[in-house]
Amino acid sequence: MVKVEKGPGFGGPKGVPALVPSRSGSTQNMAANIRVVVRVRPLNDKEKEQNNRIVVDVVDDKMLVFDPKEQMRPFFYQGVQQPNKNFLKRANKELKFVFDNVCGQNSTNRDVFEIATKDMLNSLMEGYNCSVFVYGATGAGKTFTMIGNKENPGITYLTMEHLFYTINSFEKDREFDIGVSYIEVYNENVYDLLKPSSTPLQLREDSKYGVMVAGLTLNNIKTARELLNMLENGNKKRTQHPTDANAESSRSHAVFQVYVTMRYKTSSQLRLVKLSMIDLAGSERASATGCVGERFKEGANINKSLLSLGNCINKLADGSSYIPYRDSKLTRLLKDSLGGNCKTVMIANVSPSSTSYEDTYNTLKYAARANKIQLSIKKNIVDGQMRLSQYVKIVEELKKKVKELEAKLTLTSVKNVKVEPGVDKSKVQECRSRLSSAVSAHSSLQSHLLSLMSQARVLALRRRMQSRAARRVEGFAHRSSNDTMHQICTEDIPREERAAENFVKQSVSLDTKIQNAWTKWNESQNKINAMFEDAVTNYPELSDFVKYLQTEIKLQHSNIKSDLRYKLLAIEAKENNFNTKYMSNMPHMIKKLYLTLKGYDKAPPALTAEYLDIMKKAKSAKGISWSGDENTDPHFRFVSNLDLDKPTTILDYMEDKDDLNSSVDATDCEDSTDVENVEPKRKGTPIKLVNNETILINDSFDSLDVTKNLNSAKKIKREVNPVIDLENYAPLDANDLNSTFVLAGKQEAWQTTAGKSEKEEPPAKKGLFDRTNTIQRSIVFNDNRAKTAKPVVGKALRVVRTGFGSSVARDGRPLERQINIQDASKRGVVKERSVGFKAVRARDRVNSHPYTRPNNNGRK
Ligand SMILES: Nc1ncnc2c1ncn2[C@@H]1O[C@H](COP(=O)(O)OP(=O)(O)OP(=O)(O)O)[C@@H](O)[C@H]1O
Repeated sequence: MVKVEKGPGFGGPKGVPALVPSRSGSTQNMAANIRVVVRVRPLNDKEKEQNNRIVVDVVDDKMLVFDPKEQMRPFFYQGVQQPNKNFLKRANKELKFVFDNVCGQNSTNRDVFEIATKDMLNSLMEGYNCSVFVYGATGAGKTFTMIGNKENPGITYLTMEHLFYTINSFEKDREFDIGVSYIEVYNENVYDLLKPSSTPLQLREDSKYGVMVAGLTLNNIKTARELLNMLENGNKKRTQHPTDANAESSRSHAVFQVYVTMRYKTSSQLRLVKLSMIDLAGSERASATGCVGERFKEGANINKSLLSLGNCINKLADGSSYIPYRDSKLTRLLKDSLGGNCKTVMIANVSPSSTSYEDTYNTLKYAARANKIQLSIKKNIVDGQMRLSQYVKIVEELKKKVKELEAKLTLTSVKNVKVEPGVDKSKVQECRSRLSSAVSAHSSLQSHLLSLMSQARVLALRRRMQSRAARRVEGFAHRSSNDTMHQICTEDIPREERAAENFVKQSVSLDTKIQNAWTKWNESQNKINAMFEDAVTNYPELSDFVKYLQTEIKLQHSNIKSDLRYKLLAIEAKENNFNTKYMSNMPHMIKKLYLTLKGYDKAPPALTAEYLDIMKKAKSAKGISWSGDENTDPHFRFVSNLDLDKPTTILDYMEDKDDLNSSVDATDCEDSTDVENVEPKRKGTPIKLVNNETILINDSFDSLDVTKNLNSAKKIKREVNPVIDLENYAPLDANDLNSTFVLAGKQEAWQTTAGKSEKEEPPAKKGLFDRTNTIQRSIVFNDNRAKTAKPVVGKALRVVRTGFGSSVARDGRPLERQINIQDASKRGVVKERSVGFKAVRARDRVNSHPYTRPNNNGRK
């Protein structure tokens, strides 16, 4: 804070110690104020000639005395020294001013730069806006301080030179872009000094960047030299006229601004900072400058703007809530620097000569007021393209790091194990290091296993999304004469089948890897558990360390689990976004269709009921669950859980009734009576058996009891014998009538082997085919003989209902639609029997359906 106080003088210039300008920055407690530096210029030739009194006494680098007491020549009367009293002389003010820095008459521009602006550049690099303005009476040395001359460059040049130097040192991790502008405010108009024009520019206020000058040219510069030339050219265009007080008096306020854009190479963080350097026109008394006419008008305008500046400074210093920035162009321009988000330095220039007594006094008072202004400043850091997901990622990573550090802390606390007296310390240490290396090996096994499991789960979720997408199209499918519709209805079928098969292939291959990794992990886990037990039994002092290692293993598990959840959530979120968009249009469309039908009186009561039902469901669907109940989405809970007890259960997860068995109404609109042509489930639906074998659904199936079927499958698998023994298979019950057995395994495809002896060759099969490495075959039963019929060979088996459509004919009788009938009366021999005509009719109808898949399962 500046203190203005009266006190005893210092006995004139002679008693003042030589001034050494301070190279330190501001004092710490003033950091938030406007920093004020006072510079006292040397006497000019005219002042020297006039032998004027010096009214500014610089005490040290922080204090000056204005109008100090003069040393009187001793006065003797009758040989006795009389008290110094000059009754004619005005009493000296003897005002002590303390500022952040005071630069005496011998200080150079470089000294001022070191004191006032050098440190500022550090703040600029940290993201703060900065500004410097020079204030003072005309001829006090403002332009000299700011611009200087070729021999003695001013602080603008020196600051820019240092800015380029600073930028060079930061260029390893940041990219910089520098633009400069140079304007003047003359007679309350703003002009561009770098691109002169007679039309004044307008000031605009931007909430982000503060006060801006509309239409201003920003010039890119690369070196301080370029700047010097630019300033020189700009200054030539600046309005200057000689006055009595200054032969080259600047009659305008000049504002030089540097816009620095810093982009961090490692992150997308962006910093936009502005450095403003303002050379104010001199405050003046008309009598001192001797101005009349145009010069007088200029002076009046200068004074008007400086008066507004003074008002703003006073209000800011008093902590007033309303600051009259809009009173003049100058205060509008300086709004940021005075009261905004900016680090500001004010350099007050004064002349030491008594001819400028009033001006100097006013300037010092001004400066003292400005020093009282408290600023609140913040860094200008802009979020450059940083997305929410990036933040989430960063937070997750940080959380992970914190956990790891916590674990490390635990480790350091258990590092120095206290050993009981009598226990061999080296043995304890040996056991400890054995445990450490075993756990580290186990961790890498666990990490490998968990990463494979994660891959399988991500794959499963993606597949789930894929099949959902396919079913969205299925929902629209119908027989249509419109080519585009027909194409959309049919083109996706082989694609979806291929996707399903690819998924199974990838899952099976991943499952094999998981199984292998799990076996190794399990062995290692057992070994480690045993080691832990031994260690705790033999060396109880290691129990803390064992606990720590156990926690570390769990921590690794939970870290990988959290990574997986993050990935899965991202996939789900994408799908949800799509669904929201997709679903939002649906009600309008349904309404339009319903109302159209109703308009033509073609909406049957059943349709109205269905429409009502959909409306009710839409009304009650809240979509948000507040309970946090994990049961709300068991699928997601399953897929995001890396349960080491069930490492390979992805295909079971895909065996999801909601997803795969939901009824699909592909009722043909053009023939709505053809209700039998209900689209069955996809081929290639994977079924994972408990023994880790996989079968694909060979054909469509409906809703037979899955558990029972799998049980039969297991039973048959268990009893499968390399030497085919049909009698050993469990008999099929009545539910298996009209059903297809699907057998799958990695055996070579058998061909019909008619004419060969049954001992040499496996039994002949028809309907046998090889597809994506998995042999599938169908053996179909259609009459009571099925009860005794047995599948011949296979690694896995599942009972599924055969074929397309309903098993009930229009007349209500069961359809016989089988082609191959296995006769198990003879061991290992399969006979074929033709099927009834109804079956053929049914199949023909299905084949002509636009939604029918190609019949590639080998049946005729
Ligand atoms: N520190 C200094 N050392 C040497 N000469 C100086 C110093 N300060 C100012 N001068 C000289 O004093 C004269 C007036 O200075 P300057 O033009 O900078 O004043 P000003 O405050 O900008 O005036 P105005 O407001 O009228 O433009 C110039 O000739 C300048 O060279």
